[in-house]
Amino acid sequence: MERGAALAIISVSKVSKRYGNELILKDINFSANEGEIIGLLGPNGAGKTTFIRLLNGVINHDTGSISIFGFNPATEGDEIRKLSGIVTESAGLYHQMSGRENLNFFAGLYKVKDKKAQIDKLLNLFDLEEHQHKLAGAYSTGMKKRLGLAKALLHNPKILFLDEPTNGLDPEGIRMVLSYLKKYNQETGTTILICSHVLHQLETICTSFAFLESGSIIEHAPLHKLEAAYIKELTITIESNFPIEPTHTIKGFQCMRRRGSYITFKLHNKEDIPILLKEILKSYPVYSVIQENNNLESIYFHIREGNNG
Ligand SMILES: Nc1ncnc2c1ncn2[C@@H]1O[C@H](COP(=O)(O)OP(=O)(O)OP(=O)(O)O)[C@@H](O)[C@H]1O
Repeated sequence: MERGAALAIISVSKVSKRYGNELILKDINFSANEGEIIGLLGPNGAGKTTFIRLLNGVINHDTGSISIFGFNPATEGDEIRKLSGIVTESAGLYHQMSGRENLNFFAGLYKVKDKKAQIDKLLNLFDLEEHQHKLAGAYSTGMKKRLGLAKALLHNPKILFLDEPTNGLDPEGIRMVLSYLKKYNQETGTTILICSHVLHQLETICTSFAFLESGSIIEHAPLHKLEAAYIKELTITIESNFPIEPTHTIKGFQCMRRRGSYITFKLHNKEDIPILLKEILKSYPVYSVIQENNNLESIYFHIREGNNG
């Protein structure tokens, strides 16, 4: 966990939280720098939502310290909420108001300048113009999610806390929301902490990943560092008519599996890939190459296995 403290805008030190007798978060250390998009990963019940609620000052921690832009969420939650946006499962919308009325109401609460222009922009961005006068209670899950995001962005927050922001969205909705979040982050430098179970969605937008397991953060690093630390062998599948059968080798690389023209090899590291390809390409074309075990999901399971013994 070598993460710089100099620009940290979220700084969490030895934080614990109990519900009754149950210790939900244990001695959490965590930091986030300005402009980062951090994926917070962990199985059901690991404590992700609890962690986000602590950071946002919705509930208080029992021990340790938390600083968000220098504010303590336990005592200065209002200051933090002025600077942050949060999207949770429920999104906190008023179902008896229309989409537009919801945004109008919260924009008033957050004292948003130039309310109308901001609301128009967000309704347009999240493709809700057509539905703006319908009651939010009659929105589909995906529309509620998008309205919740628009609400969270009304006051141009410096930090966004997102708990499963793509739940209930269709593939197009997921792509739209993730690409908008990335764009918003690049344009504004907003720090984003995002919980999700759908690891492949996070892979493309996060700058680092924190793994929460049974109330502890067991790893936090950028993807390339996680790859270097946890992926000790590469599995690649090549599409080619190259004649080789399982257990046979080429240049010392063993063929593990062959399914039609898809041939799978185990390699030691990335540098082996061009060596293998060069050898095959001497006599046969290669139509595709897929590296199978370097994705976030594989890394996630390596980390969990390591932690569970
Ligand atoms: N208000 C509460 N009172 C008592 N226990 C709670 C409360 N909120 C959460 N918990 C417990 O805290 C633990 C962590 O819950 P939390 O919702 O933070 O996990 P999570 O990682 O977000 O899970 P999921 O992925 O299922 O949303 C669970 O055991 C849960 O039952």
